[in-house]
Order: sequence, then structure tokens, then C-alpha cells
Amino acid sequence: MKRDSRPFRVLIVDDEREYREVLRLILAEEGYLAETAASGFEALSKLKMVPFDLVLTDLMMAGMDGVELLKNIKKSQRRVDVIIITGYGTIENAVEAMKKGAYSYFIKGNDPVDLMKEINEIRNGKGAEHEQKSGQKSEFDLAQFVLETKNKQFKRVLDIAGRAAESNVNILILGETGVGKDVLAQFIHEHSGRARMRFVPVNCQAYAEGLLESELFGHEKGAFTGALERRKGRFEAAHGGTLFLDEVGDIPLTTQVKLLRVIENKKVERIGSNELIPVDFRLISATSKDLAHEILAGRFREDVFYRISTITMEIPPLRSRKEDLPALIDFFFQKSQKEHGKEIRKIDAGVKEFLLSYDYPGNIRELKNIIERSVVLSQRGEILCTDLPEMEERKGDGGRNQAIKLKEMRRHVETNYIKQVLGFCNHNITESARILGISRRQLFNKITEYKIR
Ligand SMILES: Nc1ncnc2c1ncn2[C@@H]1O[C@H](COP(=O)(O)OP(=O)(O)OP(=O)(O)O)[C@@H](O)[C@H]1O
Repeated sequence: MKRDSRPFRVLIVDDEREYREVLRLILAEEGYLAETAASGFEALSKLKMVPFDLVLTDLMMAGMDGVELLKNIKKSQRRVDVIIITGYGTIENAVEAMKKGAYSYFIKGNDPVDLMKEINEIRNGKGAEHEQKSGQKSEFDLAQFVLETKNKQFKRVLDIAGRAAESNVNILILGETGVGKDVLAQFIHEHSGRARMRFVPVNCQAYAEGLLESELFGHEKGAFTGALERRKGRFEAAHGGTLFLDEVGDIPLTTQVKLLRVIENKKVERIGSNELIPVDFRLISATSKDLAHEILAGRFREDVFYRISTITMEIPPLRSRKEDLPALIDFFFQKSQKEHGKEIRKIDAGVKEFLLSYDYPGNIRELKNIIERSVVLSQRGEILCTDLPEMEERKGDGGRNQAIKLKEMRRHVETNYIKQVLGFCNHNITESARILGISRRQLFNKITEYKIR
């Protein structure tokens, strides 16, 4: 939903006349239609008459405070976003207010440029996105996923995820690429007490080392070349909600040290600043790497591992839960037809057989892609074997499998024959090599390779 087709109306509520007037002037200069109210009561009566988009309200006010006002607004006008304005001493209350549906909070005395950015964000539509999060309707639509399973191991994972969601503990999700770690992280967030707040994913693999730190911790203007503006990091963005560190195994060691500090102290320091900003987040991490191996190789810190993995769960690869394939295949066919406006009336028996027996090294992502592509490429409502290049590749694979078998056969025959000759020659290597028609060195190599004793 774009809101910039009509004037964006902001209501400033503060019992301090000077402050609300200054804010009104700044907002007017930025092109907003700003009005003021001196109390929560006045604000509510103005809200009844004028359709405001955003309310900026002071937290501490006589009569009705900012949180009370927020509750009243969310009761009757859920679409109106609210930013809480607060002093340093009352940040905790502002955080509580965010849990009750405030969009964010702004500390009096901070640079108003930050506040303007936040307001712009709301105007540009992110507010609408957030509104979904803070309202009854969830952005993560369970109907978009198959979270029922016939597989014992995955059933257990879902059960643990559901129970762990209610707590605040750090969760580590393991599993091969494409098994649905991201989906499970969102599932946990949506079942937690933080569901109304943000779910902030960070793909740690996607950033160069320095950039990852700035992404996570934020930076001050001029903190490094290219830091043209002050920027909040993802820890701050996840305040009150859930931070999801995807591919956590790819975080460089130096960043891991800093990460550990934030996880332990729940305070973040933007790059180029000494100020410690309190952050309240729930941490979910995921990786497709073998972290035990990474720790042994000196690429992952053991202390970080223990911090992030109070509860660990591993999603099984799709090839080991083939009993779920029929439901998943059906789901992705339905979804793709709807999304691409196509109707599939006939699917080749060979295609079905292939989809049910293929091993999916790319897991659910691969299954989803194969089906989506076949639906997009389908003609006259039919899906043919030729629409699935994976089937052709597999035919080629048949040849490779045969080659492996031949190699095994050769190994078997050679091992037995070498053993016989060695016995016949009383384990004399020179004599055995002569009979076999190979050099001493070649025979040594074969004895080692075939582990002949
Ligand atoms: N249970 C599910 N139901 C429907 N779709 C799913 C399910 N699990 C995963 N998917 C889909 O499969 C794709 C891969 O899922 P996801 O990104 O969660 O995997 P991942 O394990 O996090 O992968 P990576 O390790 O590459 O980050 C996504 O498009 C996702 O929507």
C-alpha cells in the first residue's frame, strides 16, 4: 500500500509546548501535514475528526500517558502508526510500548534526522508492512507452508520448536541448504510472545567482513570511508523482536568476538561510537555447516557456539523424509498454478515417479523450483518428462553409477588376485610385481590403496 498519493498527516502529542512546536516546524519543513495536541485526551478527540497516519507521542504525560494513548489508538484505529518519544530514563517503558504495538521509539535529545528517517520509512510503505506485524494479521502466513509431517524426526523438530518458541532461549537450527531453516525460524517467531514485533533476518554469508559488522551493529556517520550517514544495525532493528542470523557458521572470527559481547550484555555499540545501546532481542541462528568441525578447524569459537545453541534442532534432509513428498508435491503444484495463473490437467506418470523418487540434494528449495519451472513451461495444461531437465541429468547419472560399479568390480578382482600372488610368492614384492607385470612401486601403491595386509 502506498500512502504518498495523499498528504501524510502526523499528530504530535506532548505536554511540553516548546518541544511539540519544534517538532511541528521540522515536520512542516519536510513536507508533512503536522498538528499538535497537548494531552492524550486532546489527541483522541482530534483522531476522531481527522484521519492521521502517524502519532508521535511523548511517553510521560499527566492524565493519560503515551502507553495509555497507544492502547486507545490501537483499539479503535489500528492503521495509525505510533512512535513513542521518550527521555533516556524511560527507555524500558518505551520498549514495553513497542511490544504493545508502537512502531518504534525516539529518544529526546537524539538527532531529529533519525526520527525523520523513521517517519519516511513509514510513509514509504514499511509502515504498512509493520502494521501487519503489529495487527492481528501475520506477515508469516502458515498457509504458505507445509508444516505437517509424517516423518518422526521432523515431527519431533516441530514439537520442540513449538515448545521452545514460548521461551526466550537462543535457538540454533541445523540442516542442509534448502531444508527450511528460515521457515522454521519464522515459525518459532510467530509462535513466540514476540510475534507482534519484527522478525529481522540477516544472511551472514552475504556480506564482506566489515560490512557484516556495520549491518549487525550499525555505525555512526563518518565511522569509516563510505559511512555517509548514521545507521542503525540489525540488532537495534530487532529490538523487542527476533534476530535471525542465517549462515551463522560463516561469521568471521573477529566479528564472532563482538557478537558474543552483544549476546551476553544485550547492549550494542554502533561502529564509531562509545555509547552502549540496550537491545532486547531473541536470537535464532542457523547454519548448514558442521559447527563441531568448524570449531576443531579453528574457524568458529566454542564460546559463541554454546551461547547461540541453548536449544539445537536439526531439520532432516528431504531425501530422508520421502513420506512427506506427496503432500509437498501437491502443495507446490497448487501454489505454482495459482501464482502463475495456469491450470495443469495432466502430469506424465514418469514425472510423478521421478518426483517421488528423486533425492533432492537442494532439498525443499529444489523441489519447489522443479515444480514451479515445470508449471511455467507447461503447454496445453500438460507436464511432460521433457519439461524436467533433472530427469535427463539422472539418465546421464545412470552411466556414472555404472562407471562406479565397474571401478568397484576392478578393485575387488585386483585385490583378490594380488592377495593370491603375494601368498604364492611368500610376500616377496619383487617377485610378485614381476608375475603381475607391474613395477614394485605400482604394486606398493595398490597394496596401500586397497589396504591389502
Ligand atoms: N515446510 C515448507 N513448506 C513450504 N515451503 C517450504 C518449506 N520449507 C521450506 N520451504 C521453501 O523452500 C525454500 C527454502 O527454504 P529456506 O530458505 O527456509 O531453507 P534454508 O534451509 O534456510 O536454506 P539455506 O540454508 O540455503 O538458507 C523457500 O523457498 C521456502 O519457502
